[in-house]
Amino acid sequence: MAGLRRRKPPPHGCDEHASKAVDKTAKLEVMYINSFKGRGVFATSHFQKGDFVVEYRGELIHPEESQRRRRIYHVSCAVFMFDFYWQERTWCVDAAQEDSSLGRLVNDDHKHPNCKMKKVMAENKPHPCLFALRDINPGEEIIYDYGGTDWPWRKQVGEQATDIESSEAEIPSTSEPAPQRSSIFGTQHLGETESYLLKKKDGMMVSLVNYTDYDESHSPSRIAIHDDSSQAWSPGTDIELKEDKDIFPMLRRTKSIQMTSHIEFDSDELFDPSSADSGEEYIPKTSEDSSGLFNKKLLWRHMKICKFKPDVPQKPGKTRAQALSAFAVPPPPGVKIEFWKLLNNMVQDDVYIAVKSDVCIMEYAMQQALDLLVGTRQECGVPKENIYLFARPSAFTCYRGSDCLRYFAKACGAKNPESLTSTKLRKQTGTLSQVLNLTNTELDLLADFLGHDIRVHRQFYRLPEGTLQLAKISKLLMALEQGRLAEFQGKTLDDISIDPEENVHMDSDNETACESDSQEGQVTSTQMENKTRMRDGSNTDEASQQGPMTPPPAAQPQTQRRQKGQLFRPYFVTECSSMVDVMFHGSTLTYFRSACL
Ligand SMILES: C[S@@+](CC[C@H](N)C(=O)[O-])C[C@H]1O[C@@H](n2cnc3c(N)ncnc32)[C@H](O)[C@@H]1O
Repeated sequence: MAGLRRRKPPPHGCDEHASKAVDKTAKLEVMYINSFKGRGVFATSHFQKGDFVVEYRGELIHPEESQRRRRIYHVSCAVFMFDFYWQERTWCVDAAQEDSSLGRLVNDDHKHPNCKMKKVMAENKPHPCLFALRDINPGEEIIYDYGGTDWPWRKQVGEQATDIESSEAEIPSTSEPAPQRSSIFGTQHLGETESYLLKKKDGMMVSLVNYTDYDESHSPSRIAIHDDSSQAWSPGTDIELKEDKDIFPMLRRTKSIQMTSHIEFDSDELFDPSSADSGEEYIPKTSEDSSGLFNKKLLWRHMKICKFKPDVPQKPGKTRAQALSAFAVPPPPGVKIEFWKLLNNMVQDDVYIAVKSDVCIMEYAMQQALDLLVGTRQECGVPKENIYLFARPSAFTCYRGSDCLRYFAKACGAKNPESLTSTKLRKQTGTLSQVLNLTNTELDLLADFLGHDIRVHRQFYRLPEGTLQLAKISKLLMALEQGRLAEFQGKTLDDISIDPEENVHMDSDNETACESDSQEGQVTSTQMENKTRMRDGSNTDEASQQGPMTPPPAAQPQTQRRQKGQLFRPYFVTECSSMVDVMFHGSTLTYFRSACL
């Protein structure tokens, strides 16, 4: 009969899937594509043109509720809201909630979609479902046209995805060209024709979109929604998004997505998007809220009036009050109350912070010593112009730590006072610190304390890394030789510690491997000589004759032997390690090199 339209029966299987709220998991799978697109849905089996593919499942909500949610949703959630016309009203399927449904994860492609959204009625409710526009092969991504013209990724894909995709492992995707980006959300209509007609409603602007990472020229600032009169239907309550441990971090990296894990619906202080430009309507609960909801321009405008902005000038007297309260507690042990009070009145600068956090440097005895130092300056001939506390007499300079060390090295009657220098002290401390397996932070602190940068510390004052490894291997070999290898079972080299105080129990059989301290000295110098000669090239022939496997001279026959059971201590000393280092890193390498040339 003319004029009568017959409703087509729903395609096979789709009403069943819709009413049971299940997906064709046997024919579809979700895969992560890249940080730009996030996840996508892929066919694992063949779909014929016209086949039902997947339902866009979620919570069906009426327009008012949809509008309310859009106001409070972050854009990352808002993109999961699917608006459509039905019975002359605009409805929305809100799929913001992370569940296992597949429809919500189907991506947009307005140029070469392989699916189309259609409405299927099941149990008297409309269900947006995707149908194949053509045959779809296994491995192809399911894509459909979201509608609208202004989706951000459609433009961004040209600018950014190329980089991302070239740098990331791709999973199979469609051969379709990338869409262009724009920023307005189109509303899709499910009419009686079963097709979604795409329609943009002018002037129905809405919530702010924060594409924080976009530059402003690309930032979409609004999302179009409808303000049709409402018809109550399953209004939403709080939605708790399930954290998908694997996927969410990836999505957070996606420029267009910033996931929020909890969405509140009950806030009375909602931002009215229709008058967004003033920046005054939305009052965030905290300053952090502010930064999450505005694009750059609006955020800047808003921050001018935001009462939570962090740089609110401090009220006069606040600092003073803080200072007083900081010292309201009794002084630490050994600190006089007078001094503690004095600290209260100090200007709160860096000196104050240093003194306060290290009050022990100002103990009473020390204070007395400083008084003495200052009180006797004139008597000692320190010019008035000398600004230093540890001032030198008749000079404008101060005493340096190294000078003091040198002076006292001589004064104390040390055998080799010239060896007691600040540089060597640093080196020794640095070396021992390495042997002690200090953490990096502790090493930093130590370097700081020794007055140099950690890089300088590592480069000049610490034992070369190889030496420590060598010491560990030596320890291991010694244990092997002594039948104690079981002690190291399951350990890595890192697990083996080298203790400078370690006593190594030597059997007489093993003594040949060790020498007395004096012997070590001889060997070291011999080695050094060899090394120098070889560097000079004066003894290259000899070196090459020895061959690569020739043991270094350190293994020459021993003249002095330790008594059985005598303790060899210290097992690991700087000299010994330098010697080992010279042997293995210097001579052996030279042997190898000269043998190869
Ligand atoms: C409904 S979700 C689709 C599932 C999404 N890919 C995910 O992993 O959650 C829509 C979001 O997917 C991304 N998206 C969809 N189509 C895209 C496309 N063609 N290019 C880049 N991103 C796209 C956008 O970030 C968009 O906000």
